[in-house]
Amino acid sequence: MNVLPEKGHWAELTESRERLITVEEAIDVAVAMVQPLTETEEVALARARGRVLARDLHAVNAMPFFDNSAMDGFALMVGDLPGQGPWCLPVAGTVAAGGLAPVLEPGTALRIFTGAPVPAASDAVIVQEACEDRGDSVLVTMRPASGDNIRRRGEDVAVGDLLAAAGTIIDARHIGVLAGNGFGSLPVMRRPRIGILSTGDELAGGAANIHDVNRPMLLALCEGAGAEVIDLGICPDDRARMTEFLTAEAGPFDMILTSGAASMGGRDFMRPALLAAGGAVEACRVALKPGKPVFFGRMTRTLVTGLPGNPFAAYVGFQLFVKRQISAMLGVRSPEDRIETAEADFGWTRKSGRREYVPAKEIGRNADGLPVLQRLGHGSSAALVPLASADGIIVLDASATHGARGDLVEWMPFYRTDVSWRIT
Ligand SMILES: Nc1nc2c(c(=O)[nH]1)N[C@H]1C(S)=C(S)[C@@H](COP(=O)(O)OP(=O)(O)OC[C@H]3O[C@@H](n4cnc5c(N)ncnc54)[C@H](O)[C@@H]3O)O[C@H]1N2
Ligand code: MOO
Repeated sequence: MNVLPEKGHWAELTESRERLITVEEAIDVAVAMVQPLTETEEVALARARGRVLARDLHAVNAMPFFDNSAMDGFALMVGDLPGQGPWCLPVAGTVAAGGLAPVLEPGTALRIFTGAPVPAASDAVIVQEACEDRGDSVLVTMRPASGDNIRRRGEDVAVGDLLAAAGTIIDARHIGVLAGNGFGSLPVMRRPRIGILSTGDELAGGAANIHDVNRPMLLALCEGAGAEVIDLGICPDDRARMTEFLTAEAGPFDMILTSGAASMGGRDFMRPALLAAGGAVEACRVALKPGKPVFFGRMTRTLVTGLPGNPFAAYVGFQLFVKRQISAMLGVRSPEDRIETAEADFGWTRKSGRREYVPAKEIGRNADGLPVLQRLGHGSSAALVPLASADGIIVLDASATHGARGDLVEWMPFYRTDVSWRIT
């Protein structure tokens, strides 16, 4: 972990010396700028998926709630089966799930169904396949062991046991456990409020128009990462309009996430507009491809994170920086990028200096069982189609200048929702 220099120093350093900061330095700055949220709210259990639990939740009920049968069969007392069997016991009644357990008289059995309460006196349930059901009586051919097929009250969870710790990202498993314990709602952290703004005259309607890619993509990415998203529309390439916008709109948001106008051109006004609006830029320009022009700023308590306009660059910037800023706001540990090893089915040469992210497809496995990867696209940060058809992303080290077919590369496979037990 880097020790951060004083506020504003990174921006000075990166602007004045034309130095690009490393991806790790950029992550450290981006995350260190975040003030974790403190407000909490209560949400219905059914709406809690993906939310961050605000405090430890302890069991208010023992689980199972009461001694119950794990099988359909007969509840009896093992002591009523002396010597060698078979034994014939009168069946004194039936107990089903949802019913109250009748008293079990010595020398008798009760027909019992799965989940039904086991009578206090019974110490075993014998599964019906191991008996001959004669209606008013049952012929037991095998002596069960004491405790067979009885799920005891509290054997899974005792009252007061921890069911889910503060900071847990609630998924379907927690919803199930908490529902089973009788919870109807949960205390969760408020979601970070993120306003998402695109920039560019080419998006706002005109002769040389393109469709806005980044805004819908970033809305989806931020929402998926646990934020409450607000669509702030499109701002034209006009420094005064951008300044006005930030001055007027930033207040209610935890973060304004912009894309475009982040670079060095005569119309890249996002950083100057932020400064003119009274904000600060704490770091910018990262040794990253795509995504170099990203910047990290703030207007008082609102973070202003500026992603590049090229859509693949905006995507990478989100995954590396914004996702971690959202986690930090929610007080959860930043997700680690899980890097694996794979074999390249392609050769490459490139300029050193920036870590590069390259979409790739798995086309098979090598003799060691490692994925063999085909590179997709031709390295354009404007193209999203390669990413959308990729199985993951190759990470090329900033210092790497060339590689040959058969070389091992670092690889971040996407989670495949079609084949895996994704936790949602
Ligand atoms: N002289 C320099 N030029 C550029 C540099 C540089 O360092 N010096 N950096 C290049 C890099 S790297 C990138 S990445 C781009 C990013 O530039 P900006 O963030 O300033 O973005 P724009 O110039 O506004 O747009 C770039 C590109 O992306 C398209 N775009 C923008 N917003 C959207 C959107 N919402 N949906 C779809 N496409 C969008 C825009 O039309 C441009 O084609 O700068 C290089 N230049
Ligand atoms: O860094 Mo830019 O994002 O390559 O195109």
